[in-house]
Amino acid sequence: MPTTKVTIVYYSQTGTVATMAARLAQSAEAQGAEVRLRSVGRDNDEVAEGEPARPTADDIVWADVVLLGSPTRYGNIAGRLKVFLDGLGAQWATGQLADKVYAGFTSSQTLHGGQETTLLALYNTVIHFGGILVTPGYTDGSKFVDGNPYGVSHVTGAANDIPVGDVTNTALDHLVTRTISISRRLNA
Ligand SMILES: Cc1cc2nc3c(=O)[nH]c(=O)nc-3n(C[C@H](O)[C@H](O)[C@H](O)COP(=O)(O)O)c2cc1C
Repeated sequence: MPTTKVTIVYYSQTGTVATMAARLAQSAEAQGAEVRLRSVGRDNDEVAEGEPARPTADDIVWADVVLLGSPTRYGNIAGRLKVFLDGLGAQWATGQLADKVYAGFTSSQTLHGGQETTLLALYNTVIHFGGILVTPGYTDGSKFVDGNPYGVSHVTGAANDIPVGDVTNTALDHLVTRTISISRRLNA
């Protein structure tokens, strides 16, 4: 069976979504996938030391599985991730973004501050791509613990300082397992 190719693209300002993205990458590699981890950057175009490279259109075209992450921004995705997605018009128009597995992950300060709406907003774009949206649903007992069937999410709290812990990591690992498994079945 060919190696599953996983691209993870995220925006993160204070590091939470970056931590989640790194866990996804580690988990996917542990499952034998080839991984491209990409950051759209914070507020400037300089890649900081230790930060993953900026994404290109080829990173999405190349992938079997695309995992997209953004903190909640007023219940929506961050502008810089949207700008990257908006730059994929040529690949969209030629069908190169279709027929891949997509899923999303997010972080917010408050529990009801827009995690579901952020993921649904993200998925509007996936639908236009003709992507195959693979949400976690409640397909594993752990989903009744983290409680988000739309994707994976983490709450950082009023001081924005609650670290990503076991519950979120388990949910991230499950998302990787599920998306890779579905992709392998699609490509069998
Ligand atoms: C402009 C802006 C808008 C935000 N909007 C929301 C929001 O609607 N709901 C919420 O709970 N948190 C909101 N937050 C907080 C972030 O989503 C939260 O701190 C997130 O965990 C940060 O992720 P990061 O560490 O990856 O940057 C907002 C933060 C900023 C700067």
